[in-house]
Amino acid sequence: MDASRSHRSDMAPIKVAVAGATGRMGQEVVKLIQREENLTLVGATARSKVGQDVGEVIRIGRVEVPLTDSLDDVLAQGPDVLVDFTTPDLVYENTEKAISYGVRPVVGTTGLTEKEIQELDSRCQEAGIGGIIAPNFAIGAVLMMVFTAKAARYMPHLEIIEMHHDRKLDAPSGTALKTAELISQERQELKQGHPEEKETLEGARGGYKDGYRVHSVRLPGLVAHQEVLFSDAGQLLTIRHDSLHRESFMPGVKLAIEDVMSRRGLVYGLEKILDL
Ligand SMILES: NC(=O)C1=CN([C@@H]2O[C@H](COP(=O)(O)OP(=O)(O)OC[C@H]3O[C@@H](n4cnc5c(N)ncnc54)[C@H](O)[C@@H]3O)[C@@H](O)[C@H]2O)C=CC1
Ligand SMILES: O=C(O)C1=N[C@H](C(=O)O)C[C@H](O)C1
Repeated sequence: MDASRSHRSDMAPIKVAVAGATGRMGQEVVKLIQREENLTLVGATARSKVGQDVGEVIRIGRVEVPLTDSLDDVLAQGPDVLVDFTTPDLVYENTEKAISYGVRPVVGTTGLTEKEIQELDSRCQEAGIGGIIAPNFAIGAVLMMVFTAKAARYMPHLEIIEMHHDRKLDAPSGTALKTAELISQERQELKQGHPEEKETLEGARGGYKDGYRVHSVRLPGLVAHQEVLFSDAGQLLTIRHDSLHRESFMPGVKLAIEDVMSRRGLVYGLEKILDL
């Protein structure tokens, strides 16, 4: 990463709001902001649940977070950055709204289409602010994707297997789609398997994108895992990453929050702000 882009410790803390603060990821982000001196939490949204009232203060770690489902109320408090870990059906609207308030989006929520990402980039450019959308903030996962794309140049036969907890709403994962996009930049579409192969059980060969297969596994107890299997005559290569805890995403989230402060326009993928 370009060191001149990083947020210096002698500057005022970056004011951060969190959308989805009560979720599995949102809670980790609140704890991150609490422990980092250069970050301060100025607001949080979450969906109220049965037995929980909007306006109620909830406790995440040592932090008391006022619960609101109004993103406008939070954005009106003037955060520098909005970190979004909500749901695929909310994320576009949230991000668009943040930009309209001049608040830099740091988006971890998956499910945005290429067209939506381009639109959000244009909006950030027009507003003169930075933003980042990263389907995976774990540095190890980013390395796994980048190494996969490099390996695909030399071993183009591959299949992607992503494995997640069974509360996940989208399949395939944003990470698998991003991996696929990086692979497409390095190799031509390649039909794999027998040209006349037929699925006798629908879905048995997984999803198909640009010449590779993506298989999604959902099991309780898993967090976030991906394996890319490569083969060539007489040899196999496996590139695998495992997030064992959601803390694994936090160094990347912190880096992104600092990075968007001095960027103009939106980047898609944490690899864009790492010096790889
Ligand atoms: N980029 C990355 O590194 C990672 C991305 N993710 C993605 O982040 C997203 C969130 O994942 P989790 O934290 O596991 O989900 P979760 O279900 O635990 O949390 C979702 C949060 O959104 C809030 N929410 C839901 N509907 C709402 C509404 N209508 N209004 C206001 N708030 C609402 C919930 O109250 C909750 O706080 C998913 O898209 C997931 O794929 C997850 C892990 C890492
Ligand atoms: O839902 C999750 O948990 C995760 N979602 C992201 C994705 O879809 O790739 C990132 C990570 O895999 C965890």
